[in-house]
Amino acid sequence: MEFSDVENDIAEVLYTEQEIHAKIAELSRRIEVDYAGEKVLLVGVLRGAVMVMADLARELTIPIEMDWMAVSSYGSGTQSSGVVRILKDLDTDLHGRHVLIVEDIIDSGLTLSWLRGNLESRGAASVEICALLRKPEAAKVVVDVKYEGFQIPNAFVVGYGLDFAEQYRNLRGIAVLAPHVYA
Ligand SMILES: O=P(O)(O)OC[C@H]1O[C@H](OP(=O)(O)OP(=O)(O)O)[C@H](O)[C@@H]1O
Ligand code: HPA
Ligand SMILES: [Mg+2]
Repeated sequence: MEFSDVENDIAEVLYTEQEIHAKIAELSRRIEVDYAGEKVLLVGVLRGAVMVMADLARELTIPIEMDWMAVSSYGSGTQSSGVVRILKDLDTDLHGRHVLIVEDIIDSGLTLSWLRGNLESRGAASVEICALLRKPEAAKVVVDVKYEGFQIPNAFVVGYGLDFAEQYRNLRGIAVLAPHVYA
């Protein structure tokens, strides 16, 4: 795919790389205060959260561990199927651990509400959520997010880890996908 094709596929840039990094720095300062004296386990949700995880982990100045889960509820479409599947489980025992789930986006909320319940049932000392984006108008279930980056309109977005049919994850900013791409 040529770069010019990517530009045509984008309706509007919502956040630039600089704006994203400033927000991640802001969230990191809060996380450092809240987890002072603890070793937090960051649980990244593959694949969308890869960029947020990489930047958040490097921005934090407290000791952290990282682990990853792969779950999927979207397949190749733009609507959540509502059925969450574990594609890859954690390697870490969660007993007594302070877990911070790191996500790119909360859309319907179905993925995270399921995931939080799943991780809590493994005996974690605490489970909190850090999500860069949230679409309040798209919520099908309420998810309590302690560290939230930006609230965005109910439009399909790509970039900074977010894909449409596995494309656009490597865009540095976050953009609204032009409807002609998926219509
Ligand atoms: O709030 P929800 O409606 O559940 O949607 C949010 C989830 O959907 C996307 O992941 P997806 O399942 O598409 O997999 P991916 O991370 O590999 O892109 C996104 O990365 C979140 O994990
Ligand atoms: O708006 C979105 N873009 C990409 N992936 C997503 N997964 C849930 N919502 C979205
Ligand atoms: Mg995801």
